[in-house]
Amino acid sequence: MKFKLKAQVYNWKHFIIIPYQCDPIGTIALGIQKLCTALTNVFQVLVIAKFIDSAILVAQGELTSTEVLPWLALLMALVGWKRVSFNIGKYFVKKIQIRVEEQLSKEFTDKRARMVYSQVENPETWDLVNRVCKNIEIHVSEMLQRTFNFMLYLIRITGVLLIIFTQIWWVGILITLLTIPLIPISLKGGKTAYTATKSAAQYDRRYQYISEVLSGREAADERTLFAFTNHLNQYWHEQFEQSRIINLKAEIRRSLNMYGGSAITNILSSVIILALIFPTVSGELSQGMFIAIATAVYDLIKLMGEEMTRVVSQLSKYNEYIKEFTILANIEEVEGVTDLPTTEQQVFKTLEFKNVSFKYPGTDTYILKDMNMVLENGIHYAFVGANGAGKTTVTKLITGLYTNFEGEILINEKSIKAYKQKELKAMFSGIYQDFAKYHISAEENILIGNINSLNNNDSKEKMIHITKDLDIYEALSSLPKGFQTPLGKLDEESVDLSGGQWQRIAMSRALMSPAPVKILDEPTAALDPISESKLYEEFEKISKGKTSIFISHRLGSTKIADKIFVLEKGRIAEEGSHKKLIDQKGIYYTMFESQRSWYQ
Ligand SMILES: Nc1ncnc2c1ncn2[C@@H]1O[C@H](COP(=O)(O)OP(=O)(O)OP(=O)(O)O)[C@@H](O)[C@H]1O
Repeated sequence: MKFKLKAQVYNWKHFIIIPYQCDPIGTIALGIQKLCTALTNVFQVLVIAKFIDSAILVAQGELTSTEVLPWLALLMALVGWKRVSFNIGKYFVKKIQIRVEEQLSKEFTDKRARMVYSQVENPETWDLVNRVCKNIEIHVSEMLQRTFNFMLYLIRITGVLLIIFTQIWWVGILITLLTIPLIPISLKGGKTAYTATKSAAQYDRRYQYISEVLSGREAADERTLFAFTNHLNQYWHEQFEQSRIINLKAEIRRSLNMYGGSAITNILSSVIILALIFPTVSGELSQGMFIAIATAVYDLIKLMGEEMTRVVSQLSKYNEYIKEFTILANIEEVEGVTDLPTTEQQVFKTLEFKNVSFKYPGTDTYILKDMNMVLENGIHYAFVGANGAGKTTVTKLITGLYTNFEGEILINEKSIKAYKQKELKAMFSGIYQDFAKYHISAEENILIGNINSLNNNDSKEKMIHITKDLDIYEALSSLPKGFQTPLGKLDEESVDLSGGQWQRIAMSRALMSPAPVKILDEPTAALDPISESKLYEEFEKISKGKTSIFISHRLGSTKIADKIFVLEKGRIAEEGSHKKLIDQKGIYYTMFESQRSWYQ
C-alpha cells in the first residue's frame, strides 16, 4: 500500500490512516506496543496492591516470605517490560518517519509541480507549502503517536477508574467529574498554538530570507560592496522578535490555562486521598489497595490534568494542521502539467489574440485590455514597452500558464484552451529573465532543453552546432572535463561561469528544443545594452526562418525583428518594422531616440 495525495477532506481519522498507508506494519506494531503499555499500567495497580498486602501479611507472620516473591517478580517484570517496550516503540516511530518522508515528500513535490500557475506565483501558497511540508515526517508521526497516546490514556484511565469504582465507587465519580472541564481548555490551547504559528509565518518567512541574504553565497559580493550587513541584521532581528513574541504569548496563555486547571485538580486529588483513609481504617479497603489506589489517583490526576490535556491540546493543534493539509491537497491543478512535451513535431501557423483582457487572479487591475494581434510562422517578433507594460504577461498567456483571460487566444485557429499541456510544451520554448543555472554538467545544462532525446547522438551533434553558433563552444571545450565539467559551486571540481556564459548556455538550451516558436524574455537584462543587442543578433541569425519572440525594453536589441509590437496601457499601441515605426514618429520613435545614447 502506498500513500496517494488526493483532493479530498483530511480529518482526525487521517492521523492514523496516513501513517498506516505509508507503513502499515510499523503503524500496527506501534499500536500494539501502545496497547500493551496501557494494559501493563492498569495491571500494575493490581500487582502493587497484591504485593503490599502480601508483604504486610509476611510482616504479620501470616505468610512465609517466599510467598511474596512471585508478586515482586511480577512487578519487576512489568517495570522491565515497560522500559523495553518504550524502546521498541521508538524503533517503530523512526521506521514510520522514514516511510512517511519517502512517500509524502514525493507526493507533495508532484503536487507543487501540478499546481495552477497563479498559485505558483502566490507567496501565501509557499507559506502554506512550507508549514505543511517542512518536517512532514515529524508532523505525521506525532499525529499518530498523540492519537495512540490519547487512546492509551483512555484505556489507562478507564482501567484504573474501574479498579477504583469496584473498591470505592464515589471516588471514581469524583475523579471523573473533576477532570472533565480540563478538556475544552486544552482544545482551545491547541488552537491558540497553531494560530500563533500561522501568524508568525510571515515573520518567519522574512527573517529566513534575510538570513539567506546575510549568509548565502549569492549576495556575498554585494554584502561587502554595500556594507549593508548591520542594517539587515537589525531588520532580521525585528522580524525574529515579532515571530518570537507571538509564539511566546501563545505559549504563556496555553500554559496558564493548563497549569491553572491542573493545580485545582491536584488540590482536589489530595482531598480524595485523605477521604480514602476512612474506608481503609474501617477495613473496607486493604492497606495494599489504599497505597496502590493513592498512587494511581495521583498518577491519574497527573495523567488527566496534564498529560491528557497536553495530548488533547496537541491533537487540536494537529487538527488545524490537517485542515491546512486539506487546503494544500485541494489546490487546483493543471491537467497534464507534468507530462513531457509530445514527441510529435508541432506545426506553427498562426497565433491570434482577439480582444484579450487579463488581470492576475486576486487583483482588480487589467494588465491587458482588449488586446488584438496576429503572429505568423517564420517571422521574428519583438514586444517592447516600458517596465511593467505587460510584455512578460503576454508570454505567460501565449504559453498557456494563465487561462483566466477574457476574449480569445487562438493557435492555428484553435483555442489555446483546447490544447493539451504536452502540445503547448512542444510548441513553445524559451528563456526568461530569471533563467536557471543548473549545477550539473555543461552538457546536461544544454541537453535538457530537449528532454525527449537527452542521450541521443543527434541531440549531441545539435548541441555542438548551437554552442558554436552562440560562441560558447570554445569556452566549454576548454573546461577541465570539457562539456562534462560540472558547472556551479556544488563540487570541488565544479567550475563557475561568467554571467554572459551562463546566458549563452540558457539560450543554447532553448534552441535545443524542437519547439517551433522560441521566446526570449530579457534573459540578457544583466548585460550592457550593446552586448545584449549582439546576443539577440546571434540568436536571430541561428533561428532564421523560425518564429521567435524577443522581449526587451531596450530597443537596440529588438530593432532587428521583422515586426515590433509596442505595448502601452494594456494594448498594442503601435506595430510594424523598425523603419516603419521610426517613420511614424510616435511612441516607438520617442523611446528609440531617448535610448540612442546607450548604443554610441
Ligand atoms: N503574479 C502577478 N500577480 C499580480 N500582478 C502581477 C504578477 N506578475 C506581474 N504583475 C503585474 O503585471 C504588470 C505587468 O508585468 P509584466 O511582468 O508583464 O511587465 P513587463 O512589461 O514584462 O515588465 P519588465 O520590463 O519590467 O519586465 C506589472 O504591473 C506587474 O506588477
